[in-house]
Amino acid sequence: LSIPYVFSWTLYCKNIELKISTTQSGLICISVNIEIIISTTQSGLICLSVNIEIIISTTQSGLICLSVNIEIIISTTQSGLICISVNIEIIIGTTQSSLICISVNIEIIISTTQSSLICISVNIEIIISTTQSGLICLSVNIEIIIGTTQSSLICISVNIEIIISTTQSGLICISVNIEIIISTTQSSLICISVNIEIIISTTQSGLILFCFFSRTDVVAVTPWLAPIVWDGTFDPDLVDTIYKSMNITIATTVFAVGKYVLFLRDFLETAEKHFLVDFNVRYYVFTDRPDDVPSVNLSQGRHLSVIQVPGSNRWQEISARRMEIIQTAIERQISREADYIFCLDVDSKFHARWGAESLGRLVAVIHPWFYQATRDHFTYERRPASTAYIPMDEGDYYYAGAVFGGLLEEVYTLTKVCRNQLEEDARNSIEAAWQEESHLNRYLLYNKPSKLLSPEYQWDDKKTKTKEVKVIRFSSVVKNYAEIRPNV
Ligand SMILES: CC(=O)N[C@H]1[C@@H](OP(=O)(O)OP(=O)(O)OC[C@H]2O[C@@H](n3ccc(=O)[nH]c3=O)[C@H](O)[C@@H]2O)O[C@H](CO)[C@H](O)[C@@H]1O
Ligand SMILES: [Mn+2]
Repeated sequence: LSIPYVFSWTLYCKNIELKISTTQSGLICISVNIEIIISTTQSGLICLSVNIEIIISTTQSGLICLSVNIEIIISTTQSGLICISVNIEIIIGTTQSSLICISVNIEIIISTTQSSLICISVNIEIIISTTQSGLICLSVNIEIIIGTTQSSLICISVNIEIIISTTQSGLICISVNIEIIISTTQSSLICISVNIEIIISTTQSGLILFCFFSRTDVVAVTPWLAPIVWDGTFDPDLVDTIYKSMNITIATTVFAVGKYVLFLRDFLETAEKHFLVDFNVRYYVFTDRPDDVPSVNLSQGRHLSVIQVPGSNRWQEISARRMEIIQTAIERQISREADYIFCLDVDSKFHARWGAESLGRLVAVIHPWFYQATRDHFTYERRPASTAYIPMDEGDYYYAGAVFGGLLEEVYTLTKVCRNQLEEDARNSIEAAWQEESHLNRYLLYNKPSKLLSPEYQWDDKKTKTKEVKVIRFSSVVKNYAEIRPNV
């Protein structure tokens, strides 16, 4: 059968689309697409989306591709989040040079997030494919997650992953990953975590590597070769031993202005359990309410100084002025008392080890809400009038303002530059989108950090734990902004 001319017929009726077309090289494509979307946005969001898509097509060189995709999404977001998502996807296809690809993907997600989080996720994925240059890839992935988080956290996660693949240049990679996590955290902690991972791989130079407990699911180095600290990429005991032999002291600044003094007890008590345990740590608490600083038992080698600072009726100013105050405190006091420094948000708690792996010349943390986002979604300051300005086509990561640190002299320069830029902006009556966090991001773009901490080191209790975050070390607590801040 030869089709003498290009033919295209489309029935388009509101949300139903039926398309039959032939293209110049005799390709046939039948596409049925039914889509129903009901949505109201802002404040009371409702979103109902039904999407059925069937595509049958032959492409150049006789390829056949059958794709069935059924997707049902029901969701209301913000405050009372409900999200039901059923996704069935079947793809059978042969592609160029006789590639075979069978992919079955069944995904069921039921979740309500924030306050009382419930999350049921069943994910079965079977992929069999041969790709160009004869690669074979077999991947079986079964994932079951049942979890409620915050206050009474329960999390059951079963993850079985089998990957067999050969890659270009004849590499073989066998990866078996079985992961069982049962955990309730906070107050009555129970945590059972079984992680068996076997990786056998041969690399280009013919080496065979047997790796146990290694990471293949995250990138652990920046393009400028700074490590990104993820659990499983370092030996905690070894790294602590190395730094302990240096007999260093780590300064830790924390601001508790106005009602934020309420966060101090949890912050300090959990820090004593998890933060640089067995190291010399000096806390510097900056507050306008020195009488409200709680007395917390400190371990040996640990000290706390209270430094009085003025209050303010704008949280933006309290947050931003930290740069100036830290700079001054380093000059006056801290430079004589410590080698390294961390500057942390007080509205947070430690949940697990934060050790010497975090130390480096200049250290920043990847913001938990942006580590999966692309650069165009980063909330950098975008107005050229601000000294925190970052053009759309620049930027490496979006760093959180809640954690930065490093050698004292490095952080001194950072705070000084950011302070000067904040003051220059103030003189020009412009305030960067995220105050000192915007200036920090601008500074770190042109002064690359020597070490990045993964979002394990700055999680957010409002955010459901993701698969690659094996351990939450430090996390922002959920707070009622209207109650706790001097202005909204
Ligand atoms: C996770 C993260 O990266 N958070 C950043 C974000 O929102 P956040 O919502 O985390 O800001 P926030 O309310 O925690 O304020 C930052 C910090 O300033 C101090 N504080 C603030 C208000 C107050 O009344 N009293 C007081 O002491 C306190 O130490 C607090 O932790 O944006 C802020 C700047 O806009 C900072 O960059 C925060 O680090
Ligand atoms: Mn905070």
